[in-house]
Amino acid sequence: MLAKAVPRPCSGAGRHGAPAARLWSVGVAGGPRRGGAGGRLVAADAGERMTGSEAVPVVAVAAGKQPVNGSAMADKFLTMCNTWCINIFVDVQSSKPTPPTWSLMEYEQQPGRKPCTDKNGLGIDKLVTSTVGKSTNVLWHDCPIGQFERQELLNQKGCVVWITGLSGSGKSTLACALSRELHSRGHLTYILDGDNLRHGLNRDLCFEAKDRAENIRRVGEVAKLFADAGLICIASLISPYRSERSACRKLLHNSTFIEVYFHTL
Ligand SMILES: Nc1ncnc2c1ncn2[C@@H]1O[C@H](COP(=O)(O)OS(=O)(=O)O)[C@@H](OP(=O)(O)O)[C@H]1O
Ligand SMILES: Nc1ncnc2c1ncn2[C@@H]1O[C@H](COP(=O)(O)OP(=O)(O)O)[C@@H](O)[C@H]1O
Repeated sequence: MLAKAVPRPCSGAGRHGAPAARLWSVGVAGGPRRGGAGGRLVAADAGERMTGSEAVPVVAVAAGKQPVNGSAMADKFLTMCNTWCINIFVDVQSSKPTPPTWSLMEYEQQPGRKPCTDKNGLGIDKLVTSTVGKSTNVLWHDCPIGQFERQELLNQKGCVVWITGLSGSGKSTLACALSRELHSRGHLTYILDGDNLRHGLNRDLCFEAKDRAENIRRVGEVAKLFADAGLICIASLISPYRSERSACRKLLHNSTFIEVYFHTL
């Protein structure tokens, strides 16, 4: 996965060329490059994420103590699903290579970020709902076999575990460890990995803010379908913007969206 350190060509100006110091100039608590690339910036983002009125399950994954432990994570996750506890913490090893600096580009735009617009000045929310809004024949079809019936069949509760964090922080590794462990305990899971989805469903998207927002929106919708199917859907995306993560959370029933923040130091 460290091949990712080589930036991929992508249209749009100014993503790969900015000096590291500029990347760190916005919203960074500790100054350029202190504590390794990425950690300080993520910490700033975490402050934003974990304050306010988001009384929702958040799993904070702190760095520094032991290797990713899918088994411990699965234990805690299943406990959380049963009791609706709010916070759990899993310590993971931080002795990883530094994440590539280009992965921090998106944070440049985070504080005071303007809403995404298309060339006609439409907000992205209007864009994505416009088809149904104008149509008179797009109707919702229900079926007597619903989420409840599927969950009974699978003997589990459909939900979304949303792993967010910098590129290279260990999201995919954790997603895989959790999936493997839940699978071994008889739970049906499915991983939506940002990298993989950009080979197919999201291959038309780039890394500008509006494309990232659309990427996250699509994955949120797909994750919702998997949860509705009764699966434990593990989404692993950088998903740097709080507003987009919140929008995804709102797609799910209360407490069936569990946010995992991968905090690397
Ligand atoms: N700026 C830029 N340029 C080139 N490549 C990039 C860039 N940002 C991300 N990546 C790579 O894309 C992978 C998937 O990113 P995501 O879809 O999770 O990003 S986002 O949620 O839309 O922000 C992401 O995967 P991970 O490293 O697993 O996070 C990277 O491999
Ligand atoms: N807990 C860990 N300890 C050591 N190395 C790790 C750990 N988690 C992930 N890695 C390694 O770090 C690299 C990036 O991990 P990855 O899961 O691909 O991150 P992401 O999905 O966030 O980009 C990989 O080479 C992976 O093997």
